[in-house]
Amino acid sequence: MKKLAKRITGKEWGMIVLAILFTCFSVYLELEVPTYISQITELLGTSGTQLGELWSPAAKMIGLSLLAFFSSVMVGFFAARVAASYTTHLRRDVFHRVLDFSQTEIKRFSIPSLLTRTTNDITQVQMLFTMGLQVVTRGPIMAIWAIGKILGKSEYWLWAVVVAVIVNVLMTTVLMTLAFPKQSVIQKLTDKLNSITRESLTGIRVVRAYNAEDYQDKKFEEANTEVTRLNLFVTRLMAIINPIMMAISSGLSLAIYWIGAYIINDANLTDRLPLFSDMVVFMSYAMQVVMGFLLMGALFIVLPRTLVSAGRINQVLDLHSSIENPSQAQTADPSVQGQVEFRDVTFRYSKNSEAVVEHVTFKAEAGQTVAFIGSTGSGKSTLVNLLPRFYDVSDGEILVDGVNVQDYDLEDLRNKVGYIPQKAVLFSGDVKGNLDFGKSKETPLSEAAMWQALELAQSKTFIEDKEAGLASEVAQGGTNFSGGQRQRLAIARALARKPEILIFDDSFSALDYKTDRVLRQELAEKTKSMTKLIVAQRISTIMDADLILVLDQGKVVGQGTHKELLATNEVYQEIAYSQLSKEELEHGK
Ligand SMILES: Nc1ncnc2c1ncn2[C@@H]1O[C@H](COP(=O)(O)OP(=O)(O)OP(=O)(O)O)[C@@H](O)[C@H]1O
Repeated sequence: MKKLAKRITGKEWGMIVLAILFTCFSVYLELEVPTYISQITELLGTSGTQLGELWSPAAKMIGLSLLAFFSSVMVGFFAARVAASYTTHLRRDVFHRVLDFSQTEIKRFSIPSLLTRTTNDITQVQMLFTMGLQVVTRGPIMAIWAIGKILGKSEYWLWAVVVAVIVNVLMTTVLMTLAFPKQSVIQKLTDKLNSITRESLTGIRVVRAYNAEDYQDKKFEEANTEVTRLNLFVTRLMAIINPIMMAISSGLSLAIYWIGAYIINDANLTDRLPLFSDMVVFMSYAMQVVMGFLLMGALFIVLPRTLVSAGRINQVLDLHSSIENPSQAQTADPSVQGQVEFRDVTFRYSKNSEAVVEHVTFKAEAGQTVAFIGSTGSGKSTLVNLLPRFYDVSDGEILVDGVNVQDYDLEDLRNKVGYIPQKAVLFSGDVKGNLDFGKSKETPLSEAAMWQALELAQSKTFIEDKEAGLASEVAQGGTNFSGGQRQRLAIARALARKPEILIFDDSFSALDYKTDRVLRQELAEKTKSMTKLIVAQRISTIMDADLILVLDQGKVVGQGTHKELLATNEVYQEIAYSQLSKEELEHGK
């Protein structure tokens, strides 16, 4: 919580102070009311009192109560403002931090957990703020002030209050101790629940096609039952707070009246009325003391879960991306654009795991095409993902235009690259927004540039056919487009940036053979200056590449042109002959 408190802005501190001042004011007013109760009681007990004499204390009492009500409204107003404002920037900070994370950090938390941390956990902090300022600050202020008022009154009455407070504190401590460990388990299980829901919804078609509803249901049910069980446990614990508090305050009233009855009984006749009045006032103050502790107890309903949430939010905020911007970024010689060199690159996903890319060395001059082929899991995607620094190499170095990628400012490096992932990702909005996506040296894109990119990516016709053209809607994940259309739009998005280097991570496999061929021809003609790194499954896609690297279990087992590899490399021959006939391979396709 301390770390989160440091994020409170000056303006928010101002509002917190105002909320506390209004709380003090309202407590002061409420504690003044019993004085008038006492006056009215004495007046009523005195024979010959006229009704008119009661008006003045009664009017003051009503006035004080109205002012106290107004102060409480102001406290609520400031509490809501602070809570909303604080959580808005906290959520923004968490979101920005998450966006900075590399794949390694995202994997460390998992996506569902990051979602829960950005939503549920922050809402929990917001609740503490609202409740804390409205209720919890009021509790101690009221308790301390009211204790001040009753000190010096009858010792027996005081003891009754002390016992009530001790029982109260003991009960809250026991409940807290029982509830706290369960809260962190509940948050973890909520992550799990989110993860199962997310998995089932994204894979809904597979779930249906395999009649796996019952299987997914069972997985969900197990997690759901566990969360429900723990939530019930905690809620039941919290539910007994109220009746116990009521029992404590009723018991205290009973004790005060009982003690009062003895005190008044033993007193002289003349002292009885003032004593009775004292008892009524003491009773009001004692109730305020108990109420003060009761309000503090309310904190303990929210606090355990909020502490767990705060810890989880801090874990995200404290973690810095393993892919960092260099303190002194370098820039490349502008005369070289698009040169890529891998020097003895080795990569492992975690320190102790096996290398998935081993000792890879190759060089692509500006405008050349380098292709990567190999069986599934041979490390092709991993290799190309190292260039835009989605991960950092474990050994060796990658140079772009003669500068190590780790020495570039990340934005500069990524401006040089047009990346088309294996699974095309489109964002909800419209086609325009997806093409003019992010920042690049071409931003903002003109419509003409967008159409040019679409034409090159063989997507012009299907966008033209849509009534809204560039303004056509794109659903979340691009689900209102076919797989091939999504892939072509993703290619158009990369081309529109006019990058120095294009990375196609198996982007051609979703295309039919004809589109694949036309697209490659167009790219060869119109993007001559761009260096292309192509991960592919089909030999036909990469036959014309200047350099082909054959990968097997992360190692380069062959390197050369199609002709050279076909003549000399066994692994390449195996892949090639499994796909095309000898004639097609020797004369190109
Ligand atoms: N995020 C990850 N964490 C840990 N291991 C991974 C991760 N991604 C991939 N791997 C492992 O790295 C190896 C290489 O995977 P990669 O995706 O690079 O292969 P690929 O040749 O591109 O395969 P495909 O052609 O099927 O896409 C595989 O053994 C895979 O299990």
